[in-house]
Amino acid sequence: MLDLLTSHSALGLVSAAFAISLVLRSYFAKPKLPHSGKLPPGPALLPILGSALAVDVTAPWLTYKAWGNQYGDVVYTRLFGQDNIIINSERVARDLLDHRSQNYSDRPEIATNELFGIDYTTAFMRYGSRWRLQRKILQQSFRQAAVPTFQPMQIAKSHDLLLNLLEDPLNYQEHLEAHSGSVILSAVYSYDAARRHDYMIERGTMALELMLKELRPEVAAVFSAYPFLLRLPSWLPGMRLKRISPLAKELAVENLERPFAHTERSLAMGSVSHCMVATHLRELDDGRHGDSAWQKKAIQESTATASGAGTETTAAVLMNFVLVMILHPDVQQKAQKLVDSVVGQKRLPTFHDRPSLPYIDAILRECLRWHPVFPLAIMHAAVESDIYEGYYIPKGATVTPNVWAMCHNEDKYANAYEFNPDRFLNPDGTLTDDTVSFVWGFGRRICPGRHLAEASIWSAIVCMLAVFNFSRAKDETGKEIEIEPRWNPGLTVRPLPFPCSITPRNADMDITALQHLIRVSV
Ligand code: HEM
Repeated sequence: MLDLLTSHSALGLVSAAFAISLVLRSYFAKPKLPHSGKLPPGPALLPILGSALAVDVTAPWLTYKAWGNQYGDVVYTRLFGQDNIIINSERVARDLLDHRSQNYSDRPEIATNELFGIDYTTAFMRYGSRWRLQRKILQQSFRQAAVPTFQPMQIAKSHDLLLNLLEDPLNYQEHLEAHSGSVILSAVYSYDAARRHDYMIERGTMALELMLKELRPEVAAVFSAYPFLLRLPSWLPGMRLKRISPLAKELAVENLERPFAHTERSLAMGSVSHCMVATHLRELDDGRHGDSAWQKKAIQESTATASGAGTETTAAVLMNFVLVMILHPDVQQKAQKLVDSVVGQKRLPTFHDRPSLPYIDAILRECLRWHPVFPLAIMHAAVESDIYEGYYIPKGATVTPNVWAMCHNEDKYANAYEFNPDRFLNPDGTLTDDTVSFVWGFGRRICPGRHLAEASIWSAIVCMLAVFNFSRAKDETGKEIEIEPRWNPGLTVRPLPFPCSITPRNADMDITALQHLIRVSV
């Protein structure tokens, strides 16, 4: 970005002022160490940039893991003048983010969130009363005891997924997204999305794609460290973010207001099923809450966050699932055999079958671990300075749990880069106690949607295994097309689309037969 700015001679003055201010900011922002304190070890720091040049921006978790091997579980870096603590082990993450959560539940200020109109989002909000209220609303709706209410809906949406895959297998990615989007829109807003090409899902997906593509962590880091850059005119090279921000804002407002208005209308007409918004709006009507405008705003903001947070993430895990079923036909066949032995072929699986199918849960856990959707979770931040194992952690430092490193810890997961669901099974075939809980984050910020997400993924994969075979696509000569798996970089990570063949296991299965199977299964 800097070189783009400085390459234009007319901008010489701006560039010079910019460079001087960077140096001054970088110098004065250095943490002041207490007398006996020392920072955790870390890579050598350049002026201004800190360690930025050493980081692989397409997969920073790999750089951080390599630093972990060299410097230890706690690494100190400075990126554009911001103190950053990287945690490379589950032990340290639990010590700091779980056991000292009162100090590590903040988020860093991200200047670009306001620009994109997403500063209302619970996930990026600073630790304080506004976040606390939103978090309470989310917890109440999606705590473990509350999510079984959503199971019939989740099964119905998995059946829709089967119909979509049978009708149009080539667009499997779109159908997985539609599945994730429709579950969350139903759970949050009681909105029954069209099976395909739903307007609300498409607008939500567009907003998320724009955010994930444009607000990449390294871009957000530069603008957050130097927020005055956001005051530069949008026509300047390097200011693309400003040029697209009106569209991003429009989508953010739409996602906040449109589905919420749908539930309000349905409530008024008395035609609403169980959902997060309806539950909380009804409580509001009881008059039990003091400032109802503040409460209503919190409901609207937390529900819009849930709807955004729940779509891309579960779809990404399902993409991982389809990919590994193709790469590991042995796992697929074993799972199908087990499903057949428990469920038979005259109906589809339901949640009642779950306790009898531990291998499906083992596959689910391995999909979450093998390629975690949030390889760096979401950054936490330190409210106050702290001392940990003799190291000084400055107030305001961002704290990044390297979930990728925890998932690929060879001491815990032998041959960690291999996909192997058996690692989650005891010798007697029951599930181990390891639920890979760190993929959901830590402490007071742990993902509040985890129970809902797990159930959505479980029902989708067990239904897909019951009906379909996943295999390599063939070219026009009938030769199998090799897959070179690649994942998109960013805050969340998912496999890029790959050629794939999805065919019914039963050659007689057509839409009529599948619709019949669905009818007899509910
Ligand atoms: C496979 C699916 C999902 C994964 C892997 C996932 C993972 C995560 C992670 C790692 C975090 C950050 C935790 C931290 O800061 O320590 C998070 C936050 C969050 N997730 Fe999820 N999530 C998923 C699905 C969902 C769903 C379905 C919902 C909605 C019901 C949801 C709602 C949220 C919210 C609201 C936050 C912000 C919490 C806060 O900052 O207090 N997530 N999630």
